[in-house]
Amino acid sequence: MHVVVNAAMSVDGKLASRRREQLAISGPEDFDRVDRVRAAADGVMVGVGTVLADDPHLTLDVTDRRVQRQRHGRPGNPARVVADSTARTPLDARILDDEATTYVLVVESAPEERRTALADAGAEMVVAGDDRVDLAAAFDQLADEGIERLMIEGGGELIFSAFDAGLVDELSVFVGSKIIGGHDAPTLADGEGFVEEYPALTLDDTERLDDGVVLRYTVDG
Ligand SMILES: NC(=O)c1ccc[n+]([C@@H]2O[C@H](COP(=O)([O-])OP(=O)(O)OC[C@H]3O[C@@H](n4cnc5c(N)ncnc54)[C@H](O)[C@@H]3O)[C@@H](O)[C@H]2O)c1
Ligand SMILES: Nc1nc(=O)c(N)c(NC[C@H](O)[C@H](O)[C@H](O)COP(=O)(O)O)[nH]1
Repeated sequence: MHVVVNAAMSVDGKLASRRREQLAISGPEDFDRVDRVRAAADGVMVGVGTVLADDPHLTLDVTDRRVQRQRHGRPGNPARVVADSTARTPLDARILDDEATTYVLVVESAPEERRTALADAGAEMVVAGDDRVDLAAAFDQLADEGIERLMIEGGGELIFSAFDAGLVDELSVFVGSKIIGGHDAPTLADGEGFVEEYPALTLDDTERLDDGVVLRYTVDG
């Protein structure tokens, strides 16, 4: 499985304000680019923190001929994937609508009634891990379902975890020209943080878009 992390951050590395409300950092050009990254993916993934904060659709305008071309004939939307250890995804979440297949990744100990309710709401349940979703094991199961190229949109906890598990192949990040600040605001990589060994990146490309710049990296090793 090829994993691409894509996000938008302020100059000081924040994904949103400390209020964790949905905050448009990307401009129209970058949102178009994000749709192209999504269109090229078989799955688009977020953590449940993002579902709770943003209630994202994680879908594309599949009637758009450009999107259809970028889907290379693959029908409909990419699958949606949520890392959600204890099945906290709200049953009225937009990612549970019928626009695309949605995989909810939970742990063994997730409450059975919540798992059942999500399955009844149309989610495909994937069980991997004990206290936290075992991303490597979950990704193997997703690969068995035909997901060969996975886009991770965030948030900071999930992005750190994917790097920590050595699962990220590419990173593209839009840096918007604003300062958000706040030690409680989510950043591009949250979680425990690296203290001795740090994932090394190779800068492949930079591109001016909207009021900022897109940085594209290959993850080394
Ligand atoms: N600017 C952007 O590009 C962008 C993109 C996505 C989200 N966001 C913002 O990020 C914030 C949400 O980020 P966040 O870090 O709070 O939450 P998140 O979306 O990273 O979800 C984290 C949660 O996912 C669950 N999870 C299950 N298995 C996990 C694993 N192996 N590793 C990590 N998490 C796992 C846990 O419950 C964890 O609390 C929101 O404010 C949202 O608006 C911004
Ligand atoms: N690329 C990007 N730029 C931003 O400025 C921003 N705030 C997000 N945030 C990502 C998060 O997942 C959003 O909630 C979805 O991008 C919502 O978009 P959809 O409803 O899926 O169309 N992503």
